[in-house]
Amino acid sequence: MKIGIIGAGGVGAYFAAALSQAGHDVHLLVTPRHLEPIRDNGIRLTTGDGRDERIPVAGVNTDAAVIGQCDAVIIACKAGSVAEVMSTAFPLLGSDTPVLPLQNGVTAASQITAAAGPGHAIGGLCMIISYLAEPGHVHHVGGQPAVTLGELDGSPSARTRELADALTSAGIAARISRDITTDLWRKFMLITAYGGIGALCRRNVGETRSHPHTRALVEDAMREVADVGTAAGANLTSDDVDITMGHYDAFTPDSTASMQRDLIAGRPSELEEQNGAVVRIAAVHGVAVPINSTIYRALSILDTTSSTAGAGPSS
Ligand SMILES: NC(=O)C1=CN([C@@H]2O[C@H](COP(=O)(O)OP(=O)(O)OC[C@H]3O[C@@H](n4cnc5c(N)ncnc54)[C@H](OP(=O)(O)O)[C@@H]3O)[C@@H](O)[C@H]2O)C=CC1
Ligand SMILES: CC(C)(CO)C(=O)C(=O)O
Repeated sequence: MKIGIIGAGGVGAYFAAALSQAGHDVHLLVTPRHLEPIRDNGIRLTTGDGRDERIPVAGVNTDAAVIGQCDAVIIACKAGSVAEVMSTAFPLLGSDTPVLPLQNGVTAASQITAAAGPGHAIGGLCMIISYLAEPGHVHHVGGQPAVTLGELDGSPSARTRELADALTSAGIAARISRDITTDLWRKFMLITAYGGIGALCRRNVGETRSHPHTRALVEDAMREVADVGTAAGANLTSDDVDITMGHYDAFTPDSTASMQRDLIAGRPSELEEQNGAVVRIAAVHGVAVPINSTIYRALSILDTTSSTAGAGPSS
């Protein structure tokens, strides 16, 4: 498949390397700082289990017009950049090209549709722990990378099947969902709750789940997000909080969420698209989310992406 990947960070560079290694015709659309390293040396992939290899990709460019139409496009920027990225992506799209977002959060597909019109956005999420060591060098920390994807209306389609087969051929566990919107909300419950509380306490999963108060806070925050998701149309049941707490319990104890790591390191984070989005969507549906609102407002001071970061107390 000719696959366009936008963004060569922790996720994009990993997926580009894995899909290229499986023989796919992968073209990266990147910001300028990634161009030379990838064009000259391919992608260097190091893994937690000791692999260290350089994998060439078919193409890397800063101009989508040079890449041209693709059979599928994967969006691998941060959630806050999806709208901007899509405004440059049109040359990658044929009339039926699926666009698969892998962002955390629940807003990427609607932003793709707003930019590209109907018929392109499918729903998607990924499970992976990877980060960019430097442009062109991605580190996959461990675990089996996995993607869940599906048409937004739940219908089976040849294009999601082809994309899932391509991902599978690259060693990525791909699952086609008949209700991707609900799956997105399930992951959203998990990351906003443990990432938000973990960032507030500056503690990893092993610590927040072992302390009765922080464990209860994570569970209550999750329940708020489930209520918002249900109000927004996701098909969540009362079991979903228990199941999601099970995922929280299954993480290795030293795990942290990516938003939490970004906030603590002073990097731009996805706070706006995670707990911030919970607060905004809750307001639309009239759902009370006091814990998420507290997480969002308290962490805003650390968020270098936010216009209110570091604003200090008003007089
Ligand atoms: N990394 C992980 O382990 C996981 C990440 N996710 C989600 O995946 C998404 C991506 O995360 P991650 O890869 O870690 O983030 P990174 O910040 O590592 O990568 C995002 C990349 O997008 C690039 N980018 C931004 N704007 C553009 C543009 N206009 N054109 C081309 N490239 C652009 C950035 O360029 P530049 O380098 O110049 O800023 C950056 O390299 C996030 O939503 C995250 O929550 C989900 C599961 C796990
Ligand atoms: C839950 C996890 C680690 C899964 O990939 C993630 O998405 C994140 O930390 O943001």
